[in-house]
Amino acid sequence: MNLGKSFSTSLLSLTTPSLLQFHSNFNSKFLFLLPKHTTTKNTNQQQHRFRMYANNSLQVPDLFLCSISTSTTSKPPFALHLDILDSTGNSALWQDAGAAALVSVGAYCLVRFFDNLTERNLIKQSLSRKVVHILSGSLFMLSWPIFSNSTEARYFAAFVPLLNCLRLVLNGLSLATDEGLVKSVTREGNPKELLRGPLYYVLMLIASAVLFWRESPVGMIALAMMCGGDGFADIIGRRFGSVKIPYNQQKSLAGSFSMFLFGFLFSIMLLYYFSALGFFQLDWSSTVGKVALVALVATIVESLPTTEIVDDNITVPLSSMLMAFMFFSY
Ligand SMILES: C/C(=C\COP(=O)(O)O)CCC[C@H](C)CCC[C@H](C)CCCC(C)C
Ligand SMILES: Nc1ccn([C@@H]2O[C@H](COP(=O)(O)OP(=O)(O)O)[C@@H](O)[C@H]2O)c(=O)n1
Repeated sequence: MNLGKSFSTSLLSLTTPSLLQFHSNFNSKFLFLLPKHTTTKNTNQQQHRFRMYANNSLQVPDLFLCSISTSTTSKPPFALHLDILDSTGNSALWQDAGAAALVSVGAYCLVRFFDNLTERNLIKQSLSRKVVHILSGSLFMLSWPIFSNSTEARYFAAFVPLLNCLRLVLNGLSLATDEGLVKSVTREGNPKELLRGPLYYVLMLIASAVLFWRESPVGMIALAMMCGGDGFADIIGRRFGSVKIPYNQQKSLAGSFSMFLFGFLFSIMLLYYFSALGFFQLDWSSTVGKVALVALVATIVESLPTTEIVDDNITVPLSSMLMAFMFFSY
């Protein structure tokens, strides 16, 4: 698409005050406008600026900037001017690079912060690990809207867990020594632990960002089960897990209930966050039930005595991904 190309519309149908469906001469591409902001030029003329999303054959939406000037004196009563900024333009590249740098710094600071708390014995190492487990993936997903609408944005986002993957491998193989990292994300302070749970965790972050990104509920539901569900299952289960699961004496009913509850709650909160930002629309009457079913399956999978064979950070997100894909098929 040419940069900076502008054209006037041939047909404009107003469907709702904030949503205009617009049939253009772009081989019947449907364009959706969402209000960005309004500027007033003078008393009888206003300019309404919109972020326009082209939704053509389910491709990643292209970002368009356009303005509608309305007037009470001139004819016709309004004119639509579209300035098309190709979302893969330079501005998107710089935005994504900046966002990836910012999130990388955030990841480093998060681990350093909990290392400091552990160092000063303000928090137990096992709790530090779980809080980092809950916060890392959750904050990573919450950062996704700061990336651009370009098709490459998801790869810039995935660069952050990839960087941490490298960090975990180098330290896990003792090719580098980051005591803070080892202390804040391992159980017993053995660097080799980094090559299991934490490594699988960041690999799942990469897979969800690249395969599903923010246009689909599937990846974020899978990560919500891993971060929120599995994270709180450990914290609650260790503290209140006196009644064990009949088929797995290492885990408890309290832990499994927390797995279900927080996996469900984290998923609903994330789906609301991304749908409220306009990345997808959901039929909430069915979505709540579907998420509950995914959470139930994830809870059953997490409760199984399979940790010695395959880590929860693989089985929980993958089983959730499969179920969510069947229910949401995005
Ligand atoms: C402790 C972690 C996993 C262990 O899980 P489990 O074995 O206890 O079940 C999480 C490891 C996190 C990793 C070192 C850092 C990941 C950062 C993330 C990619 C980006 C976060 C960005 C945000 C803005 C803080
Ligand atoms: N469903 C669960 C999950 C964990 N837990 C408790 O949390 C501890 C760690 O759980 P886990 O082996 O899943 O730990 P990670 O592999 O997630 O680090 C278990 O040894 C239990 O004490 C529980 O009671 N019930």
